[in-house]
Amino acid sequence: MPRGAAVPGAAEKAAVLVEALPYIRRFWGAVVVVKYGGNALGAEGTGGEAAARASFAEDVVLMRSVGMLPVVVHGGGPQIGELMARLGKEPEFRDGLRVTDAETLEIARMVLVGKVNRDLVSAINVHGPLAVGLSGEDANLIQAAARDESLGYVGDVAAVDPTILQRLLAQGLIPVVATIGADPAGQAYNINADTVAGALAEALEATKLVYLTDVAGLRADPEDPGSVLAQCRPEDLDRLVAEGAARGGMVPKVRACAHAVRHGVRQAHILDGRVPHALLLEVFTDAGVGTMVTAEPGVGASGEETR
Ligand SMILES: Nc1ncnc2c1ncn2[C@@H]1O[C@H](COP(=O)(O)OP(=O)(O)O)[C@@H](O)[C@H]1O
Ligand SMILES: CC(=O)N[C@@H](CCC(=O)OP(=O)(O)O)C(=O)O
Repeated sequence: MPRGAAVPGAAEKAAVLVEALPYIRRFWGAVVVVKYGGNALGAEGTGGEAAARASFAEDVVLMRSVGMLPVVVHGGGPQIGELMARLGKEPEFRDGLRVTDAETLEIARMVLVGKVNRDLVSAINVHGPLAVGLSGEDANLIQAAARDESLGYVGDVAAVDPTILQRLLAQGLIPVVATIGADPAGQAYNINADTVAGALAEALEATKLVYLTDVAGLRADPEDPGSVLAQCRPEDLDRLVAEGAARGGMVPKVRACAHAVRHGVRQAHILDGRVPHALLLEVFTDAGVGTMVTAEPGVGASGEETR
């Protein structure tokens, strides 16, 4: 379009930018941990993995460009499952966690660190030299401990040393974290990505923790798509887990949101990452999208209106 020509929908476009202004001001310098789930990454309807990654990368780069400090934590459960199937291995889950023998650990590490992490880093770096990929093993970021003997090499987060992330953020970079951790002896562990995102958000004293998954938000009734909760408190999340209304892969997200909000993270969110630019819609619009968890609905930890 030539300069000076009328811009179609100019008033609406200007209104979107004006609506974003208070959020840009409020979140200047704020750490935002974004967990990108493997289901959102490769889901049907996103136009394929590459298109989903490109849209996600634009959102993260825009957030960084307006002064936020995004930290990306990614999953890759379905992608690990695909390689296991190609290698003739049958995945087994207990309480949403993948039973991980030595061979499965090797597969998970290859897929998460060697494939999913690299693909996300490349998608972000189309926009400039911004993203740095690392795993929890780098610079002792995530110290792991075996969760339960019966699960094999499934780890719990024993401790987080956020120094490497703080250094990268201070340099204006976007860390992209794969969720393999190591114990003090150097043994690697496969850790649920939802749990890691929560632990990193707490260690970094993040302002926001955002889960991008494959449902519109947390449902009061898991079978009813119309029951998505717009806002809730940590106590509501405890109840939903106890009643069995949050199940399977939703449980570690819900637990991590409740724990993070109780430990200093101002807002946690569960959104549909298959919706293009869901992240921007949450961060920069008054209505937001998906489910928001705060200590007190409607009010952030410092007393300001949250939306
Ligand atoms: N109460 C609930 N509200 C919404 N989704 C739920 C709920 N309970 C269980 N789920 C399931 O959790 C899934 C998301 O978790 P998961 O498959 O682990 O995704 P991700 O790859 O993003 O971590 C949803 O697709 C849905 O089937
Ligand atoms: C122990 C355990 O279950 N680890 C997960 C790690 C990846 C992950 O969490 O990926 P999503 O976020 O895509 O589910 C797994 O092996 O699938």
